[in-house]
Amino acid sequence: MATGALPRPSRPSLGPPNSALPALPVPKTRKSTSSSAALSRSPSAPRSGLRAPSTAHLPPPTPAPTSALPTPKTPNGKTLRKAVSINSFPQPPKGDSRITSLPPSPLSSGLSAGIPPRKSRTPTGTPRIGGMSHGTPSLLNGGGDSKSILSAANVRNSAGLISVASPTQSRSSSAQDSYSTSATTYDDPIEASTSSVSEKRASKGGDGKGNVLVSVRVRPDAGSNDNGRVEGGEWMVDGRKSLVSYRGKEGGDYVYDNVFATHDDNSRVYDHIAKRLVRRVMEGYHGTVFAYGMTGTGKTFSMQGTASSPGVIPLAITDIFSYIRETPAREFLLRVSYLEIYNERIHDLLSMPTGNGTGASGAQEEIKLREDSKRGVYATPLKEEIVQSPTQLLRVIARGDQARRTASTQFNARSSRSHAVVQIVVESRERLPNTKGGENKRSGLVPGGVRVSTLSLIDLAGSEKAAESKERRTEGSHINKSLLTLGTVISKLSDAKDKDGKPDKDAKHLPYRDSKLTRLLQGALSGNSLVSILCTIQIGSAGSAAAGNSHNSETINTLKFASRAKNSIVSHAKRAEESLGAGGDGGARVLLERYRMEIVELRRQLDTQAKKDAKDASSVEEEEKVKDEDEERKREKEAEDRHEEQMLEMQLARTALKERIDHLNKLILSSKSIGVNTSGSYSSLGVHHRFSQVSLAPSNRTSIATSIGARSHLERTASMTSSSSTIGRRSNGQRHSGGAEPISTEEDDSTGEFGDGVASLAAQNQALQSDLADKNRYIATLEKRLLQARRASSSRASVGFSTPNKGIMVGEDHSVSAMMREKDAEIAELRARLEDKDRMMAALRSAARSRDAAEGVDTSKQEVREVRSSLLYEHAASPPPQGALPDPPVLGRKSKSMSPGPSRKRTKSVDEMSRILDEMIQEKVESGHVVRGVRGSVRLASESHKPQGLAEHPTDLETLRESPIVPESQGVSLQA
Ligand SMILES: Nc1ncnc2c1ncn2[C@@H]1O[C@H](COP(=O)(O)OP(=O)(O)OP(=O)(O)O)[C@@H](O)[C@H]1O
Repeated sequence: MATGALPRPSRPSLGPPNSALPALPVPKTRKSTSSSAALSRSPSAPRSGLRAPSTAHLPPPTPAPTSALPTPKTPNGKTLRKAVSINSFPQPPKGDSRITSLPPSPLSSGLSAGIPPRKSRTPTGTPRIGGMSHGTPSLLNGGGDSKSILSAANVRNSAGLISVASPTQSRSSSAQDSYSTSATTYDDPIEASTSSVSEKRASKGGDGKGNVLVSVRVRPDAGSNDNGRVEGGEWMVDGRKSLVSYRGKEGGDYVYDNVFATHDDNSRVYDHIAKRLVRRVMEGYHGTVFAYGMTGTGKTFSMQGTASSPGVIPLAITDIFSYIRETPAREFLLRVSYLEIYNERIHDLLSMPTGNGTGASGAQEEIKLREDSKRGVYATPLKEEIVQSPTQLLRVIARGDQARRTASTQFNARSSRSHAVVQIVVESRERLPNTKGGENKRSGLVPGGVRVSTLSLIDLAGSEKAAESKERRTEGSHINKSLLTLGTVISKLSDAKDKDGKPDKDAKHLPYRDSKLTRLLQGALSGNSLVSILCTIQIGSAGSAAAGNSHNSETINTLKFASRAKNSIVSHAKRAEESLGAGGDGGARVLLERYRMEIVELRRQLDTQAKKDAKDASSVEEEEKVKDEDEERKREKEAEDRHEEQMLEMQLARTALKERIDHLNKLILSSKSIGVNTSGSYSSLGVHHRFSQVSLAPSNRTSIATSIGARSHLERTASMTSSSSTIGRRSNGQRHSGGAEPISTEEDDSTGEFGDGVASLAAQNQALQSDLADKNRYIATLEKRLLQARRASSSRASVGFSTPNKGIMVGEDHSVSAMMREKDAEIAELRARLEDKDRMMAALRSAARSRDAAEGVDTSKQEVREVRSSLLYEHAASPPPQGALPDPPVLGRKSKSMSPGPSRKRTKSVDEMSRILDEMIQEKVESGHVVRGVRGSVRLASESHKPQGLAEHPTDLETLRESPIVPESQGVSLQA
């Protein structure tokens, strides 16, 4: 249900006030002016000047039933309805299960002790003049509220919910011990007045139907007595009887719901006019409290109070938070706005700079009043601040107070020149039980909606008869006009009721729109909210008779206003409905709902995020672990693969090299064997032997380091037997060479390359060349492979440095590199030997030609051919048995078999020839043309001269052969 009568905030300010803590409400400094001084009457002032109440208006001396009260008449002769007794107001809704009858809190005794107990407020026996009610009860008069909270706590306890103790607390942080009561219970002095009150309450329903609560407060300077009776001349105030009597002209008795005498303090006033209403607001009703009265009569004092005596506003704030604290079953959100109506313009006191707000409104956006079906009439745009503590709320209001326009007037040094409206919006909803894990909150499922209620606390500007300054007069005219409109609306309200007493809402004649104030109060005046009106008056001498008459007239007008309000305004306020989601009152304005939804959403997001994070963390951890393991495995596997591959390559390379070396060794060995086993008339063994003596004596590989001639034979033989020695054809070569080679080479050697004459030599030469080419190709292939292997290993080595196995890799690569280098060296050496062989072969060829030229004997050639043929035949056809190694005398043996005579001669000549050759080689070595290797090999002095050397060497030998200075013996020996 919308309040309708009060301004609504535009946009809430979510943060607490940032400004420095303003001072708490302080009483206005009332400087004595001549006029006010005239108004102030010394307590010791004689009362003789006061007129006695008119007996015509005095109540009968004996109490009488209310119904029997005479119908009072107004000063103008109109009949006033009787004011209903406070005791006739209804009880709170019976439907509220929390209401039980419980003993009052002991704390309430403190309050009771401070407040004189009211034995009876029965207005019987006193004729009433004003404020006579038709007796409609009101929630605000109902008792039992003090018990409801206790009972509510009791119910919560029985429901197993959290029990909140009721702390003793000050009702205001600024109370300074001047006022103290229980926040949980309060002793309603009214409630305890008469039994008839309870009876009437019990008969009423649970809504807020009833009259407004109208109270009158008399400013203290009117004088007082101990029993609450104030007598100031024509005036008599009896607080106990809620009676104000005027015995002057147009006098009469005015009875209200509450009449506060001068000695009644703010706390008492609050307790009686607002405390219950505030509680109702917290329960979901809209409530309005406003102070009405002539300037300087104590409206602001009553609403704001002082530091030592807080007024309605701070005490209400204290009770609001007390209620929240003691109601754990619900959750609340409070927002506050503060506006003023000054010269018929609305200003936001929370958006204005502090200090006297005059002239500060220029920068402010104009605030207008709008109306809708749900919210009623509201001001917009208006700043709202969400508050979370009494102190914060008090600061906000104090800030607004500082911005409020005040000025010194004839009757008030700090007169409020505007109507000020504090509006506290209370949002509440049922708090969810602490379900396990808070599923409900997270799912957004809530048992009920948000209830929005509004408490409006209004300090009206004081009516003023006259003003000296133009500005004051302008203000006064606006003030007076709005107050007049208010009075008019209230007056007409009673005429605009339907048969049930409800205000006729369609009554277009109600002049709400005639002033901002009535427009703003439309909802409250039309009965949508609980209303409590405090009318302040000041009675007594006002100095001059004219001033006094004027003052009395104002006071009577105030009393009449109060009476009209009491009779006209009928509240049918209902508890605000709980709205769900964006529906209901305010829709999106319901911050509690919005915040709750936001919280639910954020919590959901948080949960999702947390779960995701946890999942991510675990999965990441898991993934990392798995990844690490995988990578580790992969690395290991790669390293292993690399290692295996490397090992394989190395093995292959090793095998290839070994095979090649074996092959070469075998070949060489074969050559040696040939040299050793060669027999026959012509053999290079002698030469070989001598060469071996010269060049290979220190070598442990004598089989390799055979004589040049033997080598030549070896190569030739190898080329003959395994025409091309490549790895691919190795099997054949091996087959032939495995044990048979020595014999065949031997045979070959024994046969001699020159055995078959020139044609054979050419063929063998070709074969040797071919074999040499094969070998070169093979070596090139090996070199290529080695190069590839080296590159691969070097690249892996570089990779291996970054891997955990880099040590292994590096070690392997080093070993491979070392091996490669070794193999390279061996290959180079082998190549050198091959070259040596070539050279020796060429030398032998040259020597043979020399011999042929020297001897010119065909028989020799024939022998040589025979030997060669025999050698070739044996080599190709029948390898000798294993172990049948030829020995040096083979040649001799073969020579023997052929021809002992020439054989010896040939042997001798061969020896000589060998010797000559040795000498020649030695000469070459000494001359630097030939270099002797460490293993006995002989090569040309410079590698760069190798091609030349190869060409030159035969030439040298040829030169030797053809040299004219060659002695006969040499020629003979060569021939031999
Ligand atoms: N009940 C009271 N007890 C003590 N002092 C009071 C009481 N009521 C009012 N006063 C004093 O009277 C002076 C005027 O009071 P206040 O300003 O509250 O009057 P007002 O009705 O608000 O006037 P205006 O309409 O001009 O603002 C203040 O100094 C205030 O302290």
